[in-house]
Parts: sequence; structure tokens; C-alpha cells
Amino acid sequence: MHHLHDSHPADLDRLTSAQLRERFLLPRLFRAGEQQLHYWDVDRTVVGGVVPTASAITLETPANLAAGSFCERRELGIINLGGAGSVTVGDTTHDLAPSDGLYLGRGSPTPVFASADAAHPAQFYLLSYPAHASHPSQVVRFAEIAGNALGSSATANERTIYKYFAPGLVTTCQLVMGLTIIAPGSVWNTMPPHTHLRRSEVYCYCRLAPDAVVMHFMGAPTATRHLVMRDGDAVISPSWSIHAGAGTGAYAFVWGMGGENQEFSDMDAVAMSDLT
Ligand SMILES: O=C[C@H](O)[C@@H](O)CC(=O)C(=O)O
Ligand SMILES: [Zn+2]
Repeated sequence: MHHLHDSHPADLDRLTSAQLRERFLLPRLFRAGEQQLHYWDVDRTVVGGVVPTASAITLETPANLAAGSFCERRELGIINLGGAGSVTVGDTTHDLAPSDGLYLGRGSPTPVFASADAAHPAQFYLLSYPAHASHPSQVVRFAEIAGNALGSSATANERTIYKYFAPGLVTTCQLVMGLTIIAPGSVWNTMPPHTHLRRSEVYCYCRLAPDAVVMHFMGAPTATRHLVMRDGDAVISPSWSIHAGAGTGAYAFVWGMGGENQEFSDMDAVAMSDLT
């Protein structure tokens, strides 16, 4: 499991583009027949991608976790960004259609991932945080989520936010997670930007055309930097950092947060006049 360390806002001024990518970008999470796992010191985040093809993939329990099973002390959020698939947990198999999600509470048996069709494999995106209590596991069907419309075409940021795991929907310890889909013709996410000092965040960009990119902006509001993101790339966002992006074409992204509160609206809005 790849390990990402904590960072200081002032570090960013000295990093080259390559160093910035090394410290914050999780490249190509979805590789056929593989599982990719990254551990970030901040909020003890684990981010991963699992793409089973002909054979099922059992989630590994990396040595860094020093645990008997992945969910021994953790909760795990899963969203399927690929074709139809399933997640087997103990003797229960959950079929997940494209864009469906599954929450696994602390103490859940190790999940086993499978694709319905190896030629169009499922792509399971994983986000996990330490959990102090065991909450029931739960499937969330994309078709049953009421989206929140945000932005406008005039500001090129028309988009819909689909919350999967959040207070009032699915009870979790830390995890808050969802999918945002940018409307055709719009390019911006999360602009005007914000920070939230009580939570860190992870963005995973998806549904990008092969030659499309998203310019992702991060850093302290008055010292922003950018990262070029492609389909299936994720990026970590420390609590002091903005997280926003503009795409060259249609895209979506999974956002997820962990930290000391779960208040989605607990954001410190950045005034556009302060952005530098
Ligand atoms: O803290 C919340 C997160 O940054 C995302 O929910 C923002 C987002 O999906 C969007 O504006 O499009
Ligand atoms: Zn945020």
C-alpha cells in the first residue's frame, strides 16, 4: 500500500509539478485485474480502486493496517464506477449496478469483488476511515438518490450532487461520500471554492473521455496550484486546501470526506477577490 504523508501549506510553493503530483495525486486507480490502495496520514484515509475481470478479487489487508481484516477498525465506502458487479461480504452478495454504492461498517468481513462481465468490468472506488463504532452495512442505489442541483450554465458550473453516505441517509462514523455529475456544457466543479478545517477530502475524477483532462486546483486560497487529472485519477485535499476543477469536456467525480464532523455545509467559502 502506497503511503502519503502529511503536508504543510507552505510546502507547495517549493514543489515542482512532478513533486506536486507525487505528493497529492493517486494515478490510475482502476487497472484491469488489480487493486490499488493508498494510505494517507491525514485522517488515516485509505483510498483504493479494485477492478476484477475474469476472477474475483479479495480486498487485501495491508501490513500497514496491522489488522486481522480490512474493516477490523475501519468503515469502508464503495461506489461502482464501472460495469455491473458484486461485492460479497460473509455470506451476503450485494449486486451493484453502475453507480450503485455500498457502505460497510466496522467489523465487516473482508469484501470480495467481482464483475458481471469481464469485458466490461466493474470499477470499485474505495474510501475508508477509522471507525469507533459498528454501523449497519447498507446498499445505496443510484436510481434512488435525490440529487441536489447546483450552479448555472451562465457560470459554467451547472451540476448535480448525489449524496450516498451522509447523516440522515446512511449512518457512518466519519465517512461522507457522494458523486457529482457536471451538466453537458458546464466545466467547473466547486467554484467558488471552499476549505473545511474539520475535514480532509479526496476527489476521484471519472467519466472523462480518453483525451479529456480536468485542471484540478489545490493549495491555500491565496497560493493556488494546479494538477492535470485524467480519468480514474484521484487527488487528496488537506483541510487547508481548496479543491476545485475545470474540465476540457464532460466529467463527474466522487468526493469523500473524513474528520471530526460530518456537516456537509460546514465550509469556509473563499471570496473570489481573495483567490490568488
Ligand atoms: O465539501 C464538499 C465537497 O467539496 C463536494 O461536495 C463539492 C462538490 O461536489 C461540488 O461542488 O461539485
Ligand atoms: Zn469540500
